[in-house]
Amino acid sequence: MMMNMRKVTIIPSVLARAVKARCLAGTQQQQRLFLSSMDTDRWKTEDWEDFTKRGKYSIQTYNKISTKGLAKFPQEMYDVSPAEFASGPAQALLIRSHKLKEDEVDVSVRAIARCGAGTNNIPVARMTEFGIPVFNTPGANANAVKELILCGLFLGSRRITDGINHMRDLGEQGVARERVEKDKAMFGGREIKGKTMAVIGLGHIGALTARDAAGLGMVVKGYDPGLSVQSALFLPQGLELMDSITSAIADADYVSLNIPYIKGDGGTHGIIGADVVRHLKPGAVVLNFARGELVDSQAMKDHLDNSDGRYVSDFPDDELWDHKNAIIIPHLGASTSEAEDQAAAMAAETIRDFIEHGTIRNSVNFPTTELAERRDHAMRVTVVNKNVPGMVSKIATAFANAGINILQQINKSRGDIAYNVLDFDPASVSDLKVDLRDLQKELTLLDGVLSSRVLFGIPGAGYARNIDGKYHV
Ligand SMILES: NC(=O)C1=CN([C@@H]2O[C@H](COP(=O)(O)OP(=O)(O)OC[C@H]3O[C@@H](n4cnc5c(N)ncnc54)[C@H](O)[C@@H]3O)[C@@H](O)[C@H]2O)C=CC1
Ligand SMILES: O=C(O)C(=O)COP(=O)(O)O
Repeated sequence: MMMNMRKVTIIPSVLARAVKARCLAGTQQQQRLFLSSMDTDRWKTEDWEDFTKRGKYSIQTYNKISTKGLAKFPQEMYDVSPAEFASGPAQALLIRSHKLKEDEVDVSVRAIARCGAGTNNIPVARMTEFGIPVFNTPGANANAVKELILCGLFLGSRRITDGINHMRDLGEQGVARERVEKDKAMFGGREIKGKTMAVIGLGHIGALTARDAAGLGMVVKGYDPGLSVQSALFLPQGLELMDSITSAIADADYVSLNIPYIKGDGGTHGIIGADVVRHLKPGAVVLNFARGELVDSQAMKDHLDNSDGRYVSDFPDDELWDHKNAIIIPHLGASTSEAEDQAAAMAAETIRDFIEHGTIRNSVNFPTTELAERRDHAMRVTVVNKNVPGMVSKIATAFANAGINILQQINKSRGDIAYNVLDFDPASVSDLKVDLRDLQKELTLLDGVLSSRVLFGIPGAGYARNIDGKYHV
């Protein structure tokens, strides 16, 4: 496909608006504690030899995760196993579409990575309350999804699936050859070139889709109130950015939904409801390779009943699965070996960076944070706290009171959560005979702190949580 990238029509205010904030609301309740075998007994300065030894982290997987991706975890440092076969507590969970329940998140869990884009199968707001970062793999499976969207575009334009089914019937009756030319009149279609495509959500998948739609000779419109600069630069020439879903779809022959599913107030549940659907052109084809819950099934059924429109999706729908104008396939958007490898590899690298260095990137609930490399023998501590005033000074004071000099530190916040990474030189404390367990306890039980972690020595040691004022290690 030939692309011309000269100019994009962008409404400036659209670029300025931030991506919708994640809902962090909700009250903290007692989390079920399944296993609390992590111990900090060895985190004392006199146990230096012990806590500089390397142990193993446990990574547990849900769903089938690409072995190429899992190979990113070196065997000498990580035990990786499916959750159902795991023998002990996990430090990190790797999942795809498994609907993660709160009680599957042991008190030992420090991080959760979704090998994919959508995190609506993870109770993210609760994880934020527990101080657990949730990661995803932006863009890793975008090309795979875009290719399936293009497939949906073609399937929605020509009666291909009906034709295949018809040929099977004819074949079974032994009349395929005889009827094939005569019956083709039943399956006429239309061409894509020159038609209008509305792309709702211009992130990794939407931008790729918009670009290829333009390459197919389509007129492309888009809507995304949180359009990133990165995506904006990728959009095809002449793409017209609209200021609402309804204005984007009004003239569209095809609509591609590429937005996240977010429950609750201000979320996207049923965002394609009757009020939107009534603005669709009668023959409009809706491509939903984002999430089934975005579309109100009854409203879509009305559209399909009353027009020659089509609904093509890789999400199940109890109302639409057998509708003559619906093409519903299994959730296959990201099911290519390339996407599975890339997503798992990105998730593994993200988890390793977090576990081994405290670095946060690609998190959907924590701030992007990276402290410069830890000096030899420096100890690194991370602290997760509620984003309220005075926390940085409280944390610094705890170190100062112990006579410990901080070598470097960073503090970042996002929504209701703040994250600190601090390095200090343990040599500075050995003379003082400071029991670092006491320091960690003091840090962790500071009002507003949710958890703390020591990134040094025996993996798993030095992880502590403040659960409703009680200390859990
Ligand atoms: N069918 C499948 O197998 C797959 C489905 N997906 C779905 O596709 C969604 C999008 O994936 P990516 O493009 O990788 O994510 P992304 O985060 O790169 O892009 C999402 C875009 O949607 C925009 N957006 C959010 N709410 C919106 C709204 N109400 N109206 C218009 N735009 C809105 C955001 O500003 C962002 O630019 C995922 O959240 C997931 O639900 C993703 C991968 C595989
Ligand atoms: O990445 C996403 O959001 C997806 O929907 C892909 O899901 P999967 O990893 O194939 O279960």
